[in-house]
Amino acid sequence: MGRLIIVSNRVPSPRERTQPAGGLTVGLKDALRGGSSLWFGWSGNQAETDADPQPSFDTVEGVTYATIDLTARQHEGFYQNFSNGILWPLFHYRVGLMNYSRRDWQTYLEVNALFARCLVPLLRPDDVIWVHDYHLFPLGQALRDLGVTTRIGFFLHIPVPPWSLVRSMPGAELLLEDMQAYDLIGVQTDEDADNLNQAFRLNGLEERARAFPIGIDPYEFRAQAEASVLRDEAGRLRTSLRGAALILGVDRLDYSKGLPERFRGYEALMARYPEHRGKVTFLQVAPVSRGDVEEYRLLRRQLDELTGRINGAYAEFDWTPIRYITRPIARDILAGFYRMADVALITPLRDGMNLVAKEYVAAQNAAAPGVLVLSHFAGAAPEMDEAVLVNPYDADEIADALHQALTMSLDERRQRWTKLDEDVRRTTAGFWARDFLRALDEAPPVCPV
Ligand SMILES: O=P(O)(O)OC[C@H]1O[C@H](O[C@H]2O[C@H](CO)[C@@H](O)[C@H](O)[C@H]2O)[C@H](O)[C@@H](O)[C@@H]1O
Ligand SMILES: O=c1ccn([C@@H]2O[C@H](COP(=O)(O)OP(=O)(O)O)[C@@H](O)[C@H]2O)c(=O)[nH]1
Repeated sequence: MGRLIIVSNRVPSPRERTQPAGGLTVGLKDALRGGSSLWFGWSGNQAETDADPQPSFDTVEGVTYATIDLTARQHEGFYQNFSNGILWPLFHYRVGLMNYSRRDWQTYLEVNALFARCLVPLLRPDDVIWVHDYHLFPLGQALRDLGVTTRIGFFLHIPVPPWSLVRSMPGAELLLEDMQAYDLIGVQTDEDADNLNQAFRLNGLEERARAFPIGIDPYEFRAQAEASVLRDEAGRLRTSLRGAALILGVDRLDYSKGLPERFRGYEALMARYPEHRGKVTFLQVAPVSRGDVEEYRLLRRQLDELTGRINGAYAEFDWTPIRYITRPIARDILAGFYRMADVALITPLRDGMNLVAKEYVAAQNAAAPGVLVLSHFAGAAPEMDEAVLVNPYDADEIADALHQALTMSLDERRQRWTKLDEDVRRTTAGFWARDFLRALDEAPPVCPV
């Protein structure tokens, strides 16, 4: 049995406790536990010259992490501009935010070719390669161009809109053609698979997409949550609440997460259900993400302003309606906060999956679980219909859902949570990885031996 080679732009630093927040590394790390594998990607560091970088290696618990540096120019064109300024908004249905430039497209292709050149010398003939996410659409083809004939799978962590929208990006059909180098393409939901297969069909290409919804390691997360509620941080949060119910939001500070709309929903709760004033606290953890991209800086300013406005309007001298934190909190501490929260408020406008929704369920106390309020447009929603599902664009609907959650009987909370928890425990990260890799093994190979 060959090794599993994971390739993604973002690679977690294997030894640090507080990672840059993000579900891709969390899901994959949970999935990789116990196997022997190589994880290849960007180091997060800057290279000084354009010469091909030498990978750095670190092996922890059977996983070897091999990372390369990128120059400031490569990082800007490939990651900031093309991946996060063009592909990210487009695939989150926000074509108006797409900021296309041919130069960035060239840098994107250049860095994909660089990844391929640096990876090939590390490969063995029986390895299975699994490429992740939109930063690396053309990598499979770049590897094939260098003679790689082994199986290569691809998983897209973000949503896929209909072709009529994707095609607004110049060169979209070239990306689709490159994706034919993959033996199998995984996406998060059936809707994503339908949209991608439709795009292939309309371009005369083979349909290769199937849904494999990503999960977490719920057993480990529950154990962390149980341990974490006994820690100092959870104690401090509990004391500071002084008996108020806790509504919790946890998201990277990203316009796809629907944060301004969520804040307005909470504002509508304050306005329309005054009985909750002084009796609830909304804690939003929103670590700054992709801060070099203009759209993200604008969002941060907007949220600063909204928080100020809502707190200004409703705060009392001894109570603050919203607590808003833009620093990351370590995941094992967050686990305890999830367990303490009466309501998780997760309202993305579009999201590939949203692992926070699954983590919240896994962290609950079975005797008195909290309520998950979840957007219809999270990839997690089709699997989680026992959540209170909302349209994130409607502030009044969010307010009604929050009121429903805050006043829900213990019986109903238990009923809803039991079903949600069964699903989270069934569709784990390990299950997701095994399921995808089995399907990859069975898929008709692009390069038959
Ligand atoms: O690497 P960054 O630019 O800092 O961004 C963090 C990650 O964000 C995205 O995560 C996605 O994957 C999650 C797991 O499948 C999914 O739950 C979530 O809905 C997605 O948005 C991005 O796709 C990753 O590549 C980034 O590393
Ligand atoms: O301060 C934070 C905020 C988030 N997260 C973690 O980052 C991941 C976010 O994943 P999700 O799929 O919800 O969204 P993404 O950021 O990948 O779009 C989850 O595991 C969170 O627990 C974290 O560890 N610290």
